[in-house]
Amino acid sequence: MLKIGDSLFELLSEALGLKSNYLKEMGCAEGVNVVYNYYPACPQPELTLGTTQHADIGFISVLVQDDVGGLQVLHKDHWVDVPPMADGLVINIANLLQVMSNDNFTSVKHRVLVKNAGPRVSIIAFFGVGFTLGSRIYGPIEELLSEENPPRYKKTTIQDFVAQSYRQGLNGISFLDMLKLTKD
Ligand SMILES: O=C(O)CCC(=O)C(=O)O
Ligand SMILES: [Fe+2]
Repeated sequence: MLKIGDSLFELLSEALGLKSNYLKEMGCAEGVNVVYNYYPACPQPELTLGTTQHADIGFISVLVQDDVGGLQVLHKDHWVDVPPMADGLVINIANLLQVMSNDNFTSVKHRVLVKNAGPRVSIIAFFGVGFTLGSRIYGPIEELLSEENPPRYKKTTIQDFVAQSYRQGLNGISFLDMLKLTKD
């Protein structure tokens, strides 16, 4: 998983016009929190959700889902199915990378429906949540800023970012919005 992270952060650095090891040098690929989700089959799936809508907190999330399905992403105000793909990985941009990219990348809102079929299992590697970078300060990357592109967010530590984001819960005003310096 850490090797996949290395490659992804190289590609993401290049996509931002930065040298390929830029995000790795900022510690983005240094650690992962791996979470297993178990969704039992639901007799009345229309009455509930497996996971309510949210964007992930850290840099990126790498997700594997089994063939039951149910993951959806919000695209142009519509929920779009992310169909299970054998051996396929889903890569989600998370909120802190949106901050660092100064909105060049946008974190993806997603949710999980439950089904009659199941159980469903997913495995997610969260890069940037709950490891040793806690006190390091992150904000919009200096190289991406100019007079025409001023910083759109305040700086924060990962510790604060994660703690405040969890405090917010899955709904309500996100900590991302609280860090915003500019109004859209
Ligand atoms: O189970 C899934 O496919 C996604 C769960 C999720 O979004 C999360 O744990 O952050
Ligand atoms: Fe998520």
